[in-house]
Amino acid sequence: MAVYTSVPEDDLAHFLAGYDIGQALACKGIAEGVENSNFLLRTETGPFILTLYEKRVDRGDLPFFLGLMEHCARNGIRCPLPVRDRTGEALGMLCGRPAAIVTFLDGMSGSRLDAEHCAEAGEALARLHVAARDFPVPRPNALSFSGWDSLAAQAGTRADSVEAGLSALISTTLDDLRGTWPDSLPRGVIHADLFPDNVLFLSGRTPGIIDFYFACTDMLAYDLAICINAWCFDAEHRYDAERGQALISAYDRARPLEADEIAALPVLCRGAALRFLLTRLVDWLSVPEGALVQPKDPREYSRKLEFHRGVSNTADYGWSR
Ligand SMILES: Nc1ncnc2c1ncn2[C@@H]1O[C@H](COP(=O)(O)OP(=O)(O)O)[C@@H](O)[C@H]1O
Ligand SMILES: N[C@@H](CCOP(=O)(O)O)C(=O)O
Repeated sequence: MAVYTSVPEDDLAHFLAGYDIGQALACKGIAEGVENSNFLLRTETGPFILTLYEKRVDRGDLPFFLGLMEHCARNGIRCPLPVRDRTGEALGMLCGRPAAIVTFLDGMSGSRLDAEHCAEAGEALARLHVAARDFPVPRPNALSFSGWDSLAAQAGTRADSVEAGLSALISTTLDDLRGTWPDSLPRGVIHADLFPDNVLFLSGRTPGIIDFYFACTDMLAYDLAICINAWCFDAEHRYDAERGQALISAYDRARPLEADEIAALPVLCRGAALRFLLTRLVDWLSVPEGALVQPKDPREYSRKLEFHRGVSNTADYGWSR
């Protein structure tokens, strides 16, 4: 459950009065997700998602996210559409938080992931990169390499209270990446959080993509590395080469990887694992009082990072062209 900000009935009624979607019939907090307060909103005209944006979403970035969703939908991606109010605005304020309503997307997140799910996710990621290629608005990635030192400093040595040796693993990885992090790979709009809970599968339809709230401009192959970490490890956090082969080859068929992207995958996977280790660790160490949220375990990503530290080339992921 992630609800940091509750929405009283009369505040919701006042908010909805500015829209043409009818009156609320139900509004229920949603269990999944950890970043924002999400509600399944049913009105007289159908189901929607109401999101109140919390600490990691800068209000100034919301036009980028909402505009990107509209751009991707126009370019063949099955994703939510922002609902505009009577003044044409997609973004409002509710209970002191920036808030938006988006269309409800049918589909289910894959609970027992297999190679087929991974292939669909790999293709969906590549199609998203191609569809967003001409989105005109840039957005720097605040959670890329340049942002990791400050996240590590926020956790500091408290990291070792979560797992022995974790602060040393973090500082050693940061030192290793400082000299090797790529800076000349193909760039574009990336989703940056395409985890299984953000892909909705529905028979006969392309996978639905939600949660564009980490989207930004960065290396496209870095987004692939984020997916390798999120989709290609089993419940015991062991790498599954069959899933990796399926995901990477499906991506490569839809957007062919360049030679230097292929060569950089191991270092990108280490960086991607560190990024989610750090954000999970900071959240794990600072759950706000009274928040209804189940923070995600950072140790899942220390395992993944340790795996990648032993990878010497991309063939170790089970894929080669
Ligand atoms: N447009 C949508 N259609 C259907 N379900 C959605 C939609 N947006 C969010 N959800 C549901 O809400 C959950 C949390 O949303 P998400 O955007 O992942 O959280 P957060 O805002 O914390 O990043 C998702 O896992 C999904 O189950
Ligand atoms: N996917 C991130 C956490 C953010 O998840 P969201 O669904 O709330 O955007 C992780 O697994 O660490």
